[in-house]
Amino acid sequence: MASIAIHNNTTITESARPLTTSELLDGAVVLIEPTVQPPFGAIRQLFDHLRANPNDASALNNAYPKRGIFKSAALKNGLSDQKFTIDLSPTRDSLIPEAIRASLASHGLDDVLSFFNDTVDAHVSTILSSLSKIAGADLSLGHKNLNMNFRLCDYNPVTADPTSSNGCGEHTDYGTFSIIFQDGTPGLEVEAPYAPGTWIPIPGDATVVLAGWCALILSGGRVCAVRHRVRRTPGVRRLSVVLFVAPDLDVKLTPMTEDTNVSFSKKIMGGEIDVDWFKDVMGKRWRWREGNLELAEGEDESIVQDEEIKKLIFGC
Ligand SMILES: O=C(O)CCC(=O)C(=O)O
Ligand SMILES: [Fe+2]
Repeated sequence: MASIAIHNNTTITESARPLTTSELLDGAVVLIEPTVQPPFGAIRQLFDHLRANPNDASALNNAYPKRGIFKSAALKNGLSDQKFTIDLSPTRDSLIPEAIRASLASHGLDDVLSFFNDTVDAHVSTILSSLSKIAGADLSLGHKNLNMNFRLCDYNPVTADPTSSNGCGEHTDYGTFSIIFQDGTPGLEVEAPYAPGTWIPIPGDATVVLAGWCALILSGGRVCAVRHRVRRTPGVRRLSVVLFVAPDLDVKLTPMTEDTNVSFSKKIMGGEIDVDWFKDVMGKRWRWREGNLELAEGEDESIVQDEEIKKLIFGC
């Protein structure tokens, strides 16, 4: 695996020449060579099967009625992210009744679940220890229960708005880090940390590690949380897989280091926010962007997720 260098102590000085892509992305994105390739054939088959067999999709969603597993809001909502997702986790996986698991096994589910298990074994602790070096603190201490989510994404051309280029709106993941695997189709873009508003396309065959808000906080700002989005090319299907790793739910979101690189809000410095609460707050905006949640009356749709979170974390 390439060495990880997610840090934000680079200062890009003004220069006459335009910055190169690697300078713009310095410290934001790490490419890895995955030991196991995602089973994209099985993933495509699973999405196609669930779309063609609504009874199987309902049975799967009933295993986790709180939020569902197969999300297809984009079929009806042209303003939300134009994608379908299958959201799994060790907890959700354990809730799927044996009969449903058996009926979906040969439609791709088995291959998908074994890919996730292999990926966790191969990469999670290595990435955590690389991030710990940058953070100057042992992040594994807050990651004992492996709080993980596995997501399959289908940026399918057939949605409520087939012309939309919005595959996944700009956002920063909430957790410690995410590994994004892609099927070769471009679309993923990362915002240059030192040039806000500059979006850099990531090659479609790259596997990338991006850090999230929890890593930024726990590392006292030494690890940079990376904003990203997915642009859709109308008519082109894109599949991706994301493994999200977050701290344990009872971890207090406060810097683990004595000194910090950035100044945090009183709530963060006072250890008033735990991962469980933070995930809940972030998840709400997230599900709204993805079309899976209606906002209650009075909740302002215009506030973008990251702005709200920045206020909470940095206090301004
Ligand atoms: O599909 C991708 O490449 C990225 C998806 C993503 O960023 C997410 O689901 O949080
Ligand atoms: Fe993301």
